[in-house]
Amino acid sequence: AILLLRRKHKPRESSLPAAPPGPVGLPLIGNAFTFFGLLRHNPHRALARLAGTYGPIFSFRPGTTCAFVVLSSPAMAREALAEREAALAARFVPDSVRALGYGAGSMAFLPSSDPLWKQHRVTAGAFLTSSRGLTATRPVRNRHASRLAVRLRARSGRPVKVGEAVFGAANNVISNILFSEDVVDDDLAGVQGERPPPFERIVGVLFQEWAKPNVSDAFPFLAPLDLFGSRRRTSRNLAQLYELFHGLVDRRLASGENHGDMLDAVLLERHAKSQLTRSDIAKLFTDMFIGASETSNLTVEWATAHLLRHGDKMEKLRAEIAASLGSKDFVEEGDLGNLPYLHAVVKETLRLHPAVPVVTREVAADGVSLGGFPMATGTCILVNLWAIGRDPDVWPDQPEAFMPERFLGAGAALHFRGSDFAYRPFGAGRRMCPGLDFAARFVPLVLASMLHKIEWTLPEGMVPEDVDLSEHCTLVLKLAKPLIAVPVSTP
Ligand code: HEM
Repeated sequence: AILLLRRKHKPRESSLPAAPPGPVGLPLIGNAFTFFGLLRHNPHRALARLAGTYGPIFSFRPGTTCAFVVLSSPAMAREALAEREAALAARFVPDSVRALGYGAGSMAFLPSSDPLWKQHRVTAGAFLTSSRGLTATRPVRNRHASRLAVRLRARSGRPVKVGEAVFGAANNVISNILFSEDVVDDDLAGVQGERPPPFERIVGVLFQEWAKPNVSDAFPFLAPLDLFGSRRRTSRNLAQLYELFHGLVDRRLASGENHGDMLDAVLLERHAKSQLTRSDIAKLFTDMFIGASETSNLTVEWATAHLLRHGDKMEKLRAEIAASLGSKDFVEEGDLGNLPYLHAVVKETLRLHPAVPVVTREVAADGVSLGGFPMATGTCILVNLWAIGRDPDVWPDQPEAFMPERFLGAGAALHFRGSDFAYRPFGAGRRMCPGLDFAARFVPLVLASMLHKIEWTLPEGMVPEDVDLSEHCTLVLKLAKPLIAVPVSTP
C-alpha cells in the first residue's frame, strides 16, 4: 500500500516546476552580481540578453530579498498584466522610493487594492481620461504646443536641445492642468549646453535614484544604513517638490480662488468625505509630474531623432501636415484626426523606445502561477516591454528598423489599448498608465507643431548618420546624449 501511495504521489510532485530557469546564484548573495553589474546600465537590454539565454520567463534573486521574475513575450505579458492582474495588484517599492513616505502614499506604488490608490486614479481620470476632462483641458494643450512652435520659430537658425524644449512644454501643460501655473521657464534661453533648469534636475535625480540597483533592496536588513545614500538624495529632492506643492495648497486656500483645475478638485475632496491631507496632495502631484515629465517629451525627442536620420520620412510627415493644414499657422488638436502618418510615427517611436521600458508588478496573493511556475507572495515581476517591441518572432519585418509604415494599412489596427500584447507601451490592466489619453493627444500635437512651418537641420558638420541613438535608461528610456538640432522657420 505504501508503495502504491508513493507511486501515486510521485508524478504530481515532479510535474510542479519549482522556479523559472535563470542564472545560478551563489550561497547567501544569490545573483547579487547580476543585479549590481548587469542592471546598472540599460537594464532593459541586459534583461533582454538574459531572456535570450533562459527564455520568456526567467528568474534571479538579487540578494537575500524576494525573487525577481522577468517576462519577455506577449503571452507572458498578457498573463501578468491581464489574466492574473488582480493577484499582481502591487508594485515592487524600492527602498529609495520610501523616502519621506512617498511610496506609502503614491498612486504609482500603492497596491491597487488601497482606497487611496483608487481615489487618486479617479481624480487623475477626471482630468486625463474622461472625455469631459480631455475637452476641458484641450485649450491648455493647444496653447502650449503653439507657444513651443512660436519659440522654436523665433530661434530659427540656432541650435536647440530638442528634449529640453519639449520638457518645458510638457511640464507646463501638466502644471496648468494641476494648478494653473507654469513650473518651467520655457523661453528656450538655456539650450546651449548649460546646466538643466532646476525642475528638470529634480525629476532627473529622482528617476536616477529609483532606477539604480541599491544594496538596500538586495539586502533589506542593510536598508536602515542607506549605504548608497539613495534614500537621502531622494528625500532631499522630494522635499523640494513637496515644498512647492505645499506652498500652492496654502496659497490657494488663502486666496479662496477657484480655477477649475485639479488642485480645486482635490481641495474640494479634502473638505468632503475623503479627508485628503496636504501631504496626500503633494504625493499625487509628484506622481503626475513623475509620470508626465520624462515620457511625452522623450517620445517627441526620439521621434525627432529618427526623422532627422531618415530625411525621406521627415519630408513625408511634413508634407502630410502641410497638405492637411494649408495656410493655418498652428496645429490644433482638432487637426490630428487627418494625419495618419503622424500617428504611425508616434506608434513606431513607442515600439522602439517605450518611455517606460520595463513595467513592474509584485505578487500580492498566494496561489498565483505564471508560465506554469508557482509565484511566492512578494515576488517582483518585471515585464520587458522594450524586448517585446523588438522581438523578431513578434515583429518579423526588420524589428530594429524605424518603419512607421508598419502601423499603416492593416497595422493601423494596432493601438495602445489593443488586445495584442505585442504592443502595449502604456502597460495594461487596472494599473495601465492614467496619462494614456493625454499623451495620445499631446505627443502627436507637439510633434506636428514642431514640424509645421519649421524645417529641421543638423548642427554644422553633422550628417544624418551622426545622430546618436544610444540609450540611457533610468526609470525611463532617454537618449544617452541630448538631441541638438536646428529649427529653420519656413513660410
Ligand atoms: C508617452 C507617454 C507615456 C508613456 C509611454 C507612459 C507609460 C507608462 C507605463 C508603461 C506605465 C506602467 C503601466 C503598468 O504598470 O501597466 C505608466 C504608469 C503611470 N503613468 Fe504613464 N506614460 C506616459 C505618460 C504619462 C502621463 C502624461 C502621465 C500623467 C499626466 C502619466 C502618469 C503615470 C502614472 C501616475 C503611472 C502609475 C499608475 C499606477 O501605478 O496606477 N504617464 N506609464
